[in-house]
Amino acid sequence: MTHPTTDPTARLTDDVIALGASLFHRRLTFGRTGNISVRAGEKILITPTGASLGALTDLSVIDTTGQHIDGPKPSKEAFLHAAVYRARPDANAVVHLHSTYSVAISCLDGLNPDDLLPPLTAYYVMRVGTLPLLPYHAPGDLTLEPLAQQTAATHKAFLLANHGPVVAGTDLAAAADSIEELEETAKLFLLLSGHPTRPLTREQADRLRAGTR
Ligand SMILES: O=C(O)[C@@H](O)C(=O)COP(=O)(O)O
Ligand SMILES: [Zn+2]
Repeated sequence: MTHPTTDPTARLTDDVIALGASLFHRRLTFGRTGNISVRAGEKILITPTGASLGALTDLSVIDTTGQHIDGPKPSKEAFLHAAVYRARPDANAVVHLHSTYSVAISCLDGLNPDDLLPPLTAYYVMRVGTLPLLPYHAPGDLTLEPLAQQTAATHKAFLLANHGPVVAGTDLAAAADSIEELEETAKLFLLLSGHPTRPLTREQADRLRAGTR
């Protein structure tokens, strides 16, 4: 993508708008669901509350405590995004979606809440890793903040029960890659339900995580 401006904030805003449109038009989220943020120096740019990711025009500005600094009223999950940035100095982007298969997994009973999905493919292990479930809280419930921050310190992705995925990345493209991989793996998991399945072994997954193949 080419940018007519060299202003980093304007460039990041363009990137969030483009990513929101791409995710929305591929039905990875719908209606006015989901939110996207990106780190811009000391500040965070985040989608406004009540916005469709398919029709973003401008972004809100918050700080790393989640406080509103500038622009339209931020996403009600601003506190959650801020918690992830505090926990993960390497994270420069956070995406939350209501992608259908991931939401389905977030509603399933009987899965291991410390790691919901088996390592079905190498790409899932590399892009997502382990996937914990955070207990149900209503959207925007600030009491989720400490647990979200604690979980994000050791996991780039987690699932909000009966709600949807939250994924961090080193940049917007990495966060998008990971949340799309999570959605496809959730779909595979449900497609394979009832079929004898052979996920990667623990040794195979550990080698991928260690980068030794
Ligand atoms: O599920 C919700 O209500 C929020 O988590 C959400 O996805 C959209 O909320 P806003 O970002 O405040 O629009
Ligand atoms: Zn949501």
